[in-house]
Amino acid sequence: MDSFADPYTRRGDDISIEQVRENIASLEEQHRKLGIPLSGRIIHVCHYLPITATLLANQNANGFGVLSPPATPPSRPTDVPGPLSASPSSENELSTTNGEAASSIWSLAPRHGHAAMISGIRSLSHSHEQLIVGWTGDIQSSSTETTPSDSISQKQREEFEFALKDYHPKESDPDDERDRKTKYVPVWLDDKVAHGHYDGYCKQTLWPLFHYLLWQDVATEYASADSHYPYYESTNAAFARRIADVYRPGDLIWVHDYHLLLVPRLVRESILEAVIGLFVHTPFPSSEVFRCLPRRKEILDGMLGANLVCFQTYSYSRHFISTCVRVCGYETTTRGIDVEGHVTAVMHCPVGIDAERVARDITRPGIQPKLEALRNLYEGKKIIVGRDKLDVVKGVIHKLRAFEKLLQDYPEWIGNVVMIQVTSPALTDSPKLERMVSELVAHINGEYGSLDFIPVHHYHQTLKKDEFYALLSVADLAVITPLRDGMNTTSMEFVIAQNAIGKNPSVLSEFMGISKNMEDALLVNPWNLGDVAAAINKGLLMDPEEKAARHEKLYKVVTTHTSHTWAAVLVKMILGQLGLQGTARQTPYIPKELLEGMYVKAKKRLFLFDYDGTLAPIVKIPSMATPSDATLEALEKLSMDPQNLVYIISGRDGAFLEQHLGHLKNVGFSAEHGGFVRERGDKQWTNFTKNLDMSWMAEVEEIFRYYTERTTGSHIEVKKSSITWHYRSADPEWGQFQCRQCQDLLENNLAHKRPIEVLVGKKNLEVRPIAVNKGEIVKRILYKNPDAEFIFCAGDDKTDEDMFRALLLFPPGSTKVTMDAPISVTLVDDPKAQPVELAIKSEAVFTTAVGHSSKRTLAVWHVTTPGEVVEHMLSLVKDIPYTPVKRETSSVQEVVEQPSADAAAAAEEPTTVTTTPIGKASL
Ligand SMILES: O=P(O)(O)OC[C@H]1O[C@H](O[C@H]2O[C@H](CO)[C@@H](O)[C@H](O)[C@H]2O)[C@H](O)[C@@H](O)[C@@H]1O
Repeated sequence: MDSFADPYTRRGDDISIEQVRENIASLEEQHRKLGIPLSGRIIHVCHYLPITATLLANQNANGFGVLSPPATPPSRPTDVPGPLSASPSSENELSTTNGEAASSIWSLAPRHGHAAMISGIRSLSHSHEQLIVGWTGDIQSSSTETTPSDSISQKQREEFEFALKDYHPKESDPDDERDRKTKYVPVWLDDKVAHGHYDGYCKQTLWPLFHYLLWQDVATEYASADSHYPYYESTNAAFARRIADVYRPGDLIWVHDYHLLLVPRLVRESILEAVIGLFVHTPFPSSEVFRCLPRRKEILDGMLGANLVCFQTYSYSRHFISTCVRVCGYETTTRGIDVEGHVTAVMHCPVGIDAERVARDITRPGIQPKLEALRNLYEGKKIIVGRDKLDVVKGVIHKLRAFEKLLQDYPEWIGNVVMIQVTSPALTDSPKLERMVSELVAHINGEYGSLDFIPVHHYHQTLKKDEFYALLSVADLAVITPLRDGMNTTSMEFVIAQNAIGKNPSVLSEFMGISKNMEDALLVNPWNLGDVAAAINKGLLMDPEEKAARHEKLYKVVTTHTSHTWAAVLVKMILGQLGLQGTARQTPYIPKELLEGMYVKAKKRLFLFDYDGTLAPIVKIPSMATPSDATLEALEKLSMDPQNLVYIISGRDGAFLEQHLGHLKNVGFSAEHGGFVRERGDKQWTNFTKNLDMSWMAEVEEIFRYYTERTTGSHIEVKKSSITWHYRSADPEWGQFQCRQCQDLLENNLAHKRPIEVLVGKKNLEVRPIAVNKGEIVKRILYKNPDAEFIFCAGDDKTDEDMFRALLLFPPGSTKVTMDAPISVTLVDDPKAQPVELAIKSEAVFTTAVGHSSKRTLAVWHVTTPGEVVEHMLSLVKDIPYTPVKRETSSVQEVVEQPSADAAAAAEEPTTVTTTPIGKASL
């Protein structure tokens, strides 16, 4: 799968931003030449707008604005840094008055946080028009309170949106036309929903899970991992609606992060052809952890609505793929994860920082005095710095313990090294964690400090940017050792901060996304305190040459893998998906009225149905895939009409078809992918394989046995002239791996010597004689019924594509179709048979794929499920009265199958299932 490739490297060389941008331009040109629409716009969907909003004045009773500037800056929740300045003189403020009807004044300011993502997004403005869709965040009022969202009138919302039109972030150049291309699209959320979504489901359920913390470890009073899901769902739905409001054909949509995992699917439901990428900024845990999530399937299906899901690292993408396979049973192909034919590519591309900007900021005049003050304060001592959110996953406790271990194992550092640890408040910080940190700091200082030496200096506060950069610059060593972190930008900022001066090293946790790119840092397992202490010691003692050599490599990584390259690579990746899959051709949903209109007009009609996955949903145990009452009703009613000819053309053997459908007297059958036919009203089967060399069956069975022995839960289904190896109940990854090995063996060692074809089915591998296939049966039926004026043919898997191919009747420009007599083994009985002219018109041929609209198929139409096939059929025959036919008990030996996956896992013996033909039927 593509996700194995490092998106930055091309033949091992680093790829520059200029090259990526050239690639984008040429891909866009190629797509446009192929007629793929591209609007030149990118819609970025982020949880928050990168802007905070303060409502400075509210409408009074008379409709006149009342301006009441804040006495103090508006308050802000601890997780959401507020405006740089909310005062009316702020350079970022934009007030709106609306003539005499002025009713509100909005002050807009940049929202802090997610700097890498936002700078990446903004960097795309040089070539694309950009829209950022995001929640407004809590609306600040002129007092210290926030304004409840439901008290903001429609008019005020409109005024806010009007104000957004002229908003330019402080950091962008207001004269720069490029930035004017960014539009901000607010999502308005009810307070309860917004906080249930973020503080609830995001922070209490998904965040811990994605960082390998199951919920009982986080908050004991927490009710259930599911309790805030409705808020998550409705917030995601509000985002999807807002995207649909602003969407134009040809837009590219990038959805960001774990707050919005349902959005891709919700958007896909309303905009079938949308091109959607999803970037997950957090880690993605192993399937063993993810499977604990009560809403696991909903979340995965939500993500899989995207054309491309991208993660920070290869391991996160690997975990995601394996979770989709294990939790949902989806299969992977070389193009991605296949959900009923919709393929989602999975890739990885790490976010970087805006290296140029950080380098610029670090030289700001305010920093030097702060740096010198720090240096003087700790003169003669080495300075270790750490700056983390006070969140369990950031590993502050572990870090402090490792520092204590340093002082124990290397006592020469006592009195000679200080650790400056800054913790900023996090939404999930608990008083318990804060207390633990304080106690540990007090313990270390008590144990190793003296009147003139305090080993740990802990500050629990949000640092100003200048202070932060001064701290990074003055440090002799950075220790950044989270237990899990999606990426971690502080480690990259440290490299830039150290470029001008010490080129000092950093000790980094191997559990952060960035560590794979920062192999020249001192990488540690934060749980191994002794190793962390040793790495700190090594870093503090490192000689200048080694420091410089390591720094040079790290500096190259940080300055080439920037937020700008990241954003450009994302655009390149999504463009690379265009034309590969459903983005180019979406199979439209079957038009009910046309179907019914054509049906009514036709004097003779053919119905050609596949069985598994078309008339019956796929189930775990093949013998349990029995037809529903609705399916039987539809088949019975359709086949009762003398104008209709109904066939079931299946890979199943005759015994199964007879057992479950044999009582339908007017239905014709073909079994084993065209190997056998039983015409309607007949009891006898015609065996098209009887003169064929079938000696390969034993060889194939032997190979299948070999794989069954190695694949617990798999089994063999031996039919009359075909043989199937099933692995649906096996471990999904191992099963698929073994299937590919087995397919390889069959195709490369047997298929060229034997008259066979190897078919990859739904969690199965089938082998049948090459001389028969479902398409040949369709041709035979058509040849025998040239006067048919309507054809409905439905199927769900690759073997059914042979039927659709056989029905591609109209070569371009032709209106009349002449059909030669089929010359295969399914030949009509008369070998001298002459060509026939068909009565059918192309618009009356309804080839219908069951599955996703973006599934690759030759069918003209699609429906999504077998239930929908049946519904459409029932609606064609709604006027026919129906009395269910009593099903006869069959004498067929019950097909014995493997039990469920777990039970199957216990089975040791490989299983071969042999079915026997029914009573008098001779196959
Ligand atoms: O041509 P079809 O009628 O679609 O039959 C194809 C194969 O279907 C059966 O296997 C598949 O369906 C099972 C029941 O849902 C499922 O458990 C299995 O994993 C699928 O591969 C059947 O057992 C095969 O003999 C057919 O060839």
